Amino acid sequence: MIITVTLNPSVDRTVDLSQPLRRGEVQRASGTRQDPGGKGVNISRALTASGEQTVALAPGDAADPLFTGLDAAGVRYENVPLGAPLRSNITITEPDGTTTKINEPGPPVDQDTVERIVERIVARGAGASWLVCAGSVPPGPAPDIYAVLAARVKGALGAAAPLLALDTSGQPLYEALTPGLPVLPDVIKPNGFELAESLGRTDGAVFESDPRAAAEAAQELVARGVGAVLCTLGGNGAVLVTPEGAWHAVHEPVTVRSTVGAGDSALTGYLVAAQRGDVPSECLRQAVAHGSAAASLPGTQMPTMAQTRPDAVQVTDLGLPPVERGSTHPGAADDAAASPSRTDQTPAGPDAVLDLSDGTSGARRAEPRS
Ligand SMILES: O=P(O)(O)OC[C@@]1(O)O[C@H](CO)[C@@H](O)[C@@H]1O
Repeated sequence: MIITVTLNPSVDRTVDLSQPLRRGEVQRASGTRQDPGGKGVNISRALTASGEQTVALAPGDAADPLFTGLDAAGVRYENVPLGAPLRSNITITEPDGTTTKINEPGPPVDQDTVERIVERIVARGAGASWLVCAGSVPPGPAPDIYAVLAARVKGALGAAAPLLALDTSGQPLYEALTPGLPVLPDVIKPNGFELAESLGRTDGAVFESDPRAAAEAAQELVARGVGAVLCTLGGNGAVLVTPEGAWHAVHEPVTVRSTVGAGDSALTGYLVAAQRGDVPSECLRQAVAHGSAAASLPGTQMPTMAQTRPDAVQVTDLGLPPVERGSTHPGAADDAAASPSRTDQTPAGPDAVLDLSDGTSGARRAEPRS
């Protein structure tokens, strides 16, 4: 069983244009589709499509189109009523494959709602293999919400706590990777830009085109205590870095219909393979197979296992020396100074309070793909 948490879920509307987008003009769409969205929601959809047990936890009212969409797809979820409609995120696709995505900030999520989500994680967590926290932070929670949430779950469940997968960006990702935290993720899934951001660097474009540079940077996070870094690199495949080694994988070319949700699908592939006990390089193979399969489907559609082609993925050992997980002395690798907006705070412990006083929304930065 894999629990996903999406604090800022969405209804994803995809609008297809048969002509290039002309700003400032009225254009007619050649097609539209609507999918339940938000990163954790997508992961639960992809897990369900692959026959895996999952429950998606998210704020939102039962009648919201997000949940009627999940009902229709047979995806198990638990919603915590919000009293406000969820956001709609818009994707515009052009004939040459250009994708433009506009994400709303989402409705505010208050402390009580987050507390109720934590209660549900704790109630189900002992029987789960993974807890996946994914997506941006809506208005309300402080940017260290994922660090706090992880500490709370670990504090409540101890050794029975599920492994933690984190897929977020900007300040919430940065805060969750602070050296010295009692709980660091067992896997994170940044893209090249987010990997750079998480280290307080600005050279993400280099990582997107240079898998080895991305892997070397990811080793810094493993040395800090992160279990594995699965970094997706768009058309350049993905790298996986663990304490044991680093691998790069690429898929045979596919016709790309929509990259929205491809990263979520990639993390799903990794989790499914990790859960069945695959070695890291095979987990990476399944991740890239899942990501590419999603990219070849329209809208935010998630592939079934049968639609993935692990045989079309070439995996290469990058030959980097092993790194000891958590070998960096807490604080020694703290790039805090490099993050101008980083909040100064003590690491979140098991009794950490869900501080919602900072209304910062951890909106994902402008990104070429998700
Ligand atoms: O605004 P966030 O939370 O960063 O991302 C939300 C989102 O872009 O991510 C998914 C694709 O990964 C979409 O279903 C959804 O619209």
